[in-house]
Amino acid sequence: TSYIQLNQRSTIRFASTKHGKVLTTETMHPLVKSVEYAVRGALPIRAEALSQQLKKDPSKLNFDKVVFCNIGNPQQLNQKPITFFRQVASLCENPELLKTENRALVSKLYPADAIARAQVLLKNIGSVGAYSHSKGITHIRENVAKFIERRDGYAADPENIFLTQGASEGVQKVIQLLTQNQQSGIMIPIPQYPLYSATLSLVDAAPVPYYLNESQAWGLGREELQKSVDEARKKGVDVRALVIINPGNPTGQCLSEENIKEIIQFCHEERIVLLADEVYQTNIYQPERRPFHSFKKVLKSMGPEYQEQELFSFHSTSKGMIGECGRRGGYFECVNIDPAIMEQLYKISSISLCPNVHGQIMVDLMTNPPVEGDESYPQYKAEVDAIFQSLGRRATKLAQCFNGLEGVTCNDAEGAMYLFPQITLPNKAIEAAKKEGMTPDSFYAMGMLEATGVCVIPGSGFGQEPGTFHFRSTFLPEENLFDKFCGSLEDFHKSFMNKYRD
Ligand SMILES: Cc1ncc(COP(=O)(O)O)c(CN[C@@H]2CONC2=O)c1O
Repeated sequence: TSYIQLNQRSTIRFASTKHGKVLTTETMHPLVKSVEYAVRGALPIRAEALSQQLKKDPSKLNFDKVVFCNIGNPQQLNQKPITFFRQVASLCENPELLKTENRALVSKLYPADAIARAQVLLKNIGSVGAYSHSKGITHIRENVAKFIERRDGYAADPENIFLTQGASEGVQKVIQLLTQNQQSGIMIPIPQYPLYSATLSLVDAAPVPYYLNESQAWGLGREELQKSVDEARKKGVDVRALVIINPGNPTGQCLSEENIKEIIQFCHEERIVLLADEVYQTNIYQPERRPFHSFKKVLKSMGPEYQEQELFSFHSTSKGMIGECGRRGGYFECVNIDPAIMEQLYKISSISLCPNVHGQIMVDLMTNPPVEGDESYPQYKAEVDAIFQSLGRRATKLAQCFNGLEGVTCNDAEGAMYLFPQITLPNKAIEAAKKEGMTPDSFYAMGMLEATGVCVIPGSGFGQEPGTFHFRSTFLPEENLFDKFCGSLEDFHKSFMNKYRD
């Protein structure tokens, strides 16, 4: 709850009765009570229950495993970690292995460049068990700055970089700072990744929706942004920031350099802070959408009048080809941010002392992996390329599967890890959903889970054009199981549509 304004004078009074719990859903913080986060909502909760049931009594279920397609969690679906990263991490975890007396034995198991990397890291970290600097270990922030400079071709200052517990923590800190009162408005895409709507509700700020255009491959035009900000400001909302997720989640679209320029111009003219969520920057499968254009790079390439534009850029170790979600590694870079705000960011970062050191080590490895000529480079490159190509094949295959279903249309995933198909449901299904007190897409998704064990998230959890229904699925199930996975979805869809045919 540290992200909720605890200084808010609460009108809540703990129940004065002598019996029963003091803390109840009636006496708890109302903003916590009302917040929703669909990626781990009703569907995954039911999926977990089915997963437990499978262990105890599989006979009663129509499937032999639950496939968690609700969350971009590659290693949960058996994606292998990058060998070099785990070699370095394990050496940092157990410095005894680096002692000279163990060198002969350890060198049989670990390549010299992994040993050398662990030594450098530990020289700059001390122990992975110690608190670090609240912004993150300076050496690692320096390496992140070098990564950004190599990627963009423009200088980056390690002092403008905060390492975080995944990108989530960075997003929450920045949105908390941006929110002054209930009129503070933050523009978010619809459909959006619900970290944003959930964080806004926890800080009692105003979400200002702008719609991505499904018929234009989830494109975003300036006119939509202008319409959104004008409508909000007319209602008295103090619109102060714009969230862009690029590549998109749940929609997978990748912005062109031209489009990014247009968005920066919009923010500059409307005096809006830019939050660029770029956690999927290496997950770009469509060649015409590569290379990745960061908002930092495009901003720096624009004229002097734009060089005061305020920008926060977010990155994470949870995505890409590494999928080290559980380590909670991430960072954000602050561009043109008021130095007094930088101090405030440092202050709230110090409240939680520091991001976990293993997550910081993973950020160092993600942003500075083995390079050509390093002993581990051939294996590193082979592992990353294999994962990248497999993700691309699975994205295409699942989109083809969805587009082959009656009443379903699905844009290709240009990037990221998800597909967001639109489903046209028969009225009988919509009626049946209403009887169950469920949204139609939740009713469909729950039917899919109960029939196939596949857990997806209804589109209502991300927001969608009124009157349309979607669901979001990852394309992460293992490639060797993919045909069976797609087949089970096709079978379920056919039976569902036949059952509820008007
Ligand atoms: C766009 C976006 N931003 C930030 C995050 C937060 O990531 P970390 O905190 O792990 O760095 C996610 C995670 N993706 C969620 C988690 O898995 N599926 C999702 O939609 C994300 O998709």
